[in-house]
Amino acid sequence: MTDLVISIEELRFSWPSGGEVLNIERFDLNAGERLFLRGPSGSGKSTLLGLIAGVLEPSAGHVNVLGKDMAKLRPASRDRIRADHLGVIFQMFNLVPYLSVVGNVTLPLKFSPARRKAISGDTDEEARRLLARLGLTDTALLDRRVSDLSVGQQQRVAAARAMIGGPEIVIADEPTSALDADARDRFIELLSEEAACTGAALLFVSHDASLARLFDRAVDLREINKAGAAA
Ligand SMILES: Nc1ncnc2c1ncn2[C@@H]1O[C@H](COP(=O)(O)OP(=O)(O)OP(=O)(O)O)[C@@H](O)[C@H]1O
Repeated sequence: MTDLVISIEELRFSWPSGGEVLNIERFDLNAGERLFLRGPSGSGKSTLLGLIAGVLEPSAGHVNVLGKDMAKLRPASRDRIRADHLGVIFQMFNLVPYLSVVGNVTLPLKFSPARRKAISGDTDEEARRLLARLGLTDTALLDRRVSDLSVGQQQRVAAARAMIGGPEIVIADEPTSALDADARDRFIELLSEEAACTGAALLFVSHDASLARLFDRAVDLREINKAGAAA
């Protein structure tokens, strides 16, 4: 058994239309670790996350998630790993505008019986509990459509959606850029605390080096990426 939830070896990736974006000899994420991955705009952070999530395929090398080489799996198995074991907070949140706050948070459970089973009680209750832990305490907001919420509130909804059902890996793609510094730090602290509670590893990606102090470990993508196209 390995303690690594993500293990990348000799990874190379080029977009069909351009030069090489990623050339990474090694990158690991340990179980339960809270890791900050820093890189300027255009350096390949979102591309790397796409490879980890199995929505992109490497040009060469291996991306192992929970010991499985994503490129060697059939698409249906990749989808299953993503649904059961990865919670993602997207840069633009990707919330479903016509669903309520609670409806958005419980959505992953519809695609993952394993995550549904991990919740012993009522799923709406669990969504409300998570939202409160992540700082969305105003219960009047919970039955509103997400499109009526502020950016900071939407971010909490996206985080609760990523964490519901306790996936082993939570990935956040620079979700804080729209917030002021205090709100951003507070959000990361809450996210970190919740990850520590569930035992999830947290991979947080941003261009903002000042956030590194909030994590167990920090990696600069430019230091591990040998691709010439890196910014
Ligand atoms: N679908 C695509 N097709 C072709 N090239 C792409 C595509 N998506 C991204 N790229 C290129 O790959 C490189 C890395 O982009 P990526 O979005 O991974 O960077 P990033 O570090 O996440 O940037 P940002 O912080 O601005 O989100 C850039 O040069 C970008 O232009």
